[in-house]
Amino acid sequence: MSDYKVKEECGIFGAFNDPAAARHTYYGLHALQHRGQESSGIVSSTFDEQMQQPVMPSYKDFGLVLDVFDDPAIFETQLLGNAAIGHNRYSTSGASTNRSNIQPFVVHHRNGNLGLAHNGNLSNARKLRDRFRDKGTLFQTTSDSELILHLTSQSDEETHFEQIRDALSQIEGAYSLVLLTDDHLIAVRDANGFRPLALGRLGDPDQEGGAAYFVASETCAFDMIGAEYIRDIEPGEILVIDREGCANGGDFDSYQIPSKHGVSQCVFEYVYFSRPDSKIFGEMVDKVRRRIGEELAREAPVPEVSEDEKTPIVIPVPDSANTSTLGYAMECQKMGLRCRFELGLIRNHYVGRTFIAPGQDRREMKVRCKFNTVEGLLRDRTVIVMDDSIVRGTTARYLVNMLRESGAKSVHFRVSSPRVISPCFYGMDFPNKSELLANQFEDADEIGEWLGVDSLAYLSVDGLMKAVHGANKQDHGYCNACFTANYPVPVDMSTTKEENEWQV
Ligand SMILES: O=P(O)(O)OC[C@H]1O[C@H](OP(=O)(O)OP(=O)(O)O)[C@H](O)[C@@H]1O
Ligand SMILES: NC(=O)CC[C@H](N)C(=O)O
Ligand code: SF4
Ligand SMILES: [Mg+2]
Repeated sequence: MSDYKVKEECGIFGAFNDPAAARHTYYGLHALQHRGQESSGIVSSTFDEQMQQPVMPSYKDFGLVLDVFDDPAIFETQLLGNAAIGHNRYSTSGASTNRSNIQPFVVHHRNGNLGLAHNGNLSNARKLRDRFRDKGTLFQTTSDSELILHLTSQSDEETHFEQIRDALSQIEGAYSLVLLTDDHLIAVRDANGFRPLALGRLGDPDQEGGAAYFVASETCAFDMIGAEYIRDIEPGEILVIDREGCANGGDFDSYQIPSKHGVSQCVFEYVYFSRPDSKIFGEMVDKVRRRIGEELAREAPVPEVSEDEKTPIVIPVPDSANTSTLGYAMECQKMGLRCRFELGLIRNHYVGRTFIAPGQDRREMKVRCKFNTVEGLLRDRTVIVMDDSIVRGTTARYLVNMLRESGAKSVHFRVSSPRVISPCFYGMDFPNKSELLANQFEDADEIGEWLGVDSLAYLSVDGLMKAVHGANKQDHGYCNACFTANYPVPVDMSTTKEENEWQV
């Protein structure tokens, strides 16, 4: 059994009409670090006086944002200009170890320079790639995102913008994009709106030349640089940010990609991926996540214990379950049930991704390095431990064992999402169907037995959707295919992340 689990996706950021474009992009990427930790990069747009032409310098590497951009000179001598885009990657198409897949991509073609950063996954990538390969196209990467560049450069349309639009009309699946041309920052969300993308502003829109404008996967990136959130890029919207629009108080051209399958925003963003301090799909993640916890409390409350027993404690698996567990515990209390929210598991924030534990079982050691128990709290208690999701069960199984070793009287597991039964093909990196814990057992009782818990309860699909719609009043649809196997856009289940890697 490998230690492969669900990973986040990608974080994208764009800055325009901003003298500190690359530096702000760096800060924005830092705030979006949770969305991608394999590699990071920034491309800026500037005019090269010596060459007398616009250029797009880029800087990217494997690793975390703080490590990739560890030299301030990068911003003073290389990433110059008033516009920039950035990307944190978690791979879904093309190997994570293949350097050529690190985004943003930048190319030069007949209409100038073009930079691209993509969050999502194209569901017709294989078909498009086969078509290009048969025409003799030379691929520079093994990623799906590169196809958008080929579609643009080979388009029969005349203007750069029309070529991009033509390319967008041919791709399917999930894509939130920031595209940088020599004169524009273009923000795009696919018509289903799978991935979030928001527009922000810094400075006075009435000042000469207008304010600086930003685009980010999550609004926590705006907070980091003191920018204000204006609105979401709408599902299917192509927003063209240019100097004229900046000077006119943010009056930008906006176009619509025709919708074939309706709107299906990723519900897992609310369950796990996005930060609680972000607003996505028009609502604060904190609010939605609390509501999800409350719904679970109504479906599967804390067990009642006898009067003479110590108060049961409700503890989150930190940090991603903190918010939903708060909602759960408070709702249980409201229902008159005796329980208290506690921090019974403490997380070490300095666990490196490549932790080496010689002579120990690697997976167990990884969980032990990440979490420890607060023994005094747990001894002789009824413990309700809550996580946002169970994917392979690795985390849950080891944590249950640790809680028992710390003297918990009984351990009850609560999961603030339904059973994960099917992989994601829209920009999240999931294990195979057969590797998902829920597919290895008949029902929750059997899973509970394997985990070694006294009781186990997942939130129902209906409960999840009720909580999300209750907290976010906007009338948008959601994707929940990883819990239901109902895919809103047809997918090819046989595709694999590394199918295009070169054999050497
Ligand atoms: O059943 P599993 O395969 O163990 O996967 C489920 C776990 O994975 C995620 O956490 P993860 O450790 O990836 O990251 P986090 O620290 O951001 O919660 C999720 O929050 C669960 O805790
Ligand atoms: N997780 C993502 O959004 C990944 C983007 C793109 N499909 C890649 O693999 O690079
Ligand atoms: S399959 Fe799951 S993770 Fe993927 S877009 Fe749908 S809800 Fe989100
Ligand atoms: Mg977790």
